[in-house]
Amino acid sequence: MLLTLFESHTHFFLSMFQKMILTKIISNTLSLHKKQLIEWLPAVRYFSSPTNPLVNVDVNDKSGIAVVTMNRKPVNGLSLELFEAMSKALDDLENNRIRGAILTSSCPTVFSAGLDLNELYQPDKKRFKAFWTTFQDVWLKLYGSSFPTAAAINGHAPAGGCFLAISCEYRVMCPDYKIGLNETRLGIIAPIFLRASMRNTVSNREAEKALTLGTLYSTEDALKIGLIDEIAIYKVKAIERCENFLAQFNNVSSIARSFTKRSLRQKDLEELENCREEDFNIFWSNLIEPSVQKQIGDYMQSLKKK
Ligand SMILES: CCCCCC/C=C\CC(=O)SCCNC(=O)CCNC(=O)[C@H](O)C(C)(C)COP(=O)(O)OP(=O)(O)OC[C@H]1O[C@@H](n2cnc3c(N)ncnc32)[C@H](O)[C@@H]1OP(=O)(O)O
Repeated sequence: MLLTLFESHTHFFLSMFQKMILTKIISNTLSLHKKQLIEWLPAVRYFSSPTNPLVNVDVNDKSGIAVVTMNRKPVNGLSLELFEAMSKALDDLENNRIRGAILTSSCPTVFSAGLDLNELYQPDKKRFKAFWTTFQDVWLKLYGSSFPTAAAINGHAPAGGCFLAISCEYRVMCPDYKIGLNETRLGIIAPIFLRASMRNTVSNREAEKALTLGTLYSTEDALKIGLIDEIAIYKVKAIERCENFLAQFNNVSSIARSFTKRSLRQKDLEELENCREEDFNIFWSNLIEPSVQKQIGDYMQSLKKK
């Protein structure tokens, strides 16, 4: 017991001491502001996240990798509450400087069915505004995270489900599922940030085809166009492959990696930052069009009749 206490305290103070020295050396060398620099220092402390029934965060103390599991049955429909839980989890991960995060689902055959259609059908403006703003927040935090990210896609990932996966840096998917951005098939226009993530994943030509046709790809076809990076036979293997991807960064300077990622994604992030209100207004006016509402209502009925 005493030995354990001694070890944990020694580790804590050593980490603090190492971090102070490191901060001093690098800030002197790069003339960076100390607070700015702390953001880029390698992670030294990990946490266990408080339990949230909608999003479970499990951090491996040894590897420093967090597995973030969406848990909203039956299909991880992205509701305001699920987005809020994800937004909070992403803040916690950022503040605790984990080494990487893997996004996955607790539903056996669905990664996420995309936006909860109940949020889109006959919406209340005030709630929809909160919903849309949190949706934007989640994208800004996930796409712009300082830590590396991967998605273990253990089931179908249509629309918003695909959006979550392509906001990550790497994707491993299980066979015999569907993934894609099928918004146009529902009569809705994919928002600016969703288009940006797609262009960042597949070629511009494939993105244009995929978005305008609203194609849902099989796992095998998704691999062919580069929408996913690997296929893994089942969820545990998919998580393992994601861990392997993230482990590659153990040999890369975390400062260099984060800055490089940020600089490559900066333009897309700023594009949304600069037009968040306008983005909301565009989607609100599209959404409340009677023809769009009818299409969404009919679509919900067709899902229920299955
Ligand atoms: C204009 C503003 C908006 C622009 C924003 C653009 C960005 C994103 C748009 C979206 O994400 S819209 C959502 C699009 N999602 C889909 O098209 C997927 C629909 N669902 C499916 O295709 C299937 O459910 C599935 C994911 C392939 C799973 O199939 P499975 O057979 O396993 O399950 P089901 O029986 O179909 O469903 C179970 C249960 O869940 C309900 N449900 C399914 N998807 C949704 C959803 N997205 N939102 C709410 N509810 C959903 C489905 O109706 C079933 O309900 P019950 O019959 O059990 O009551």
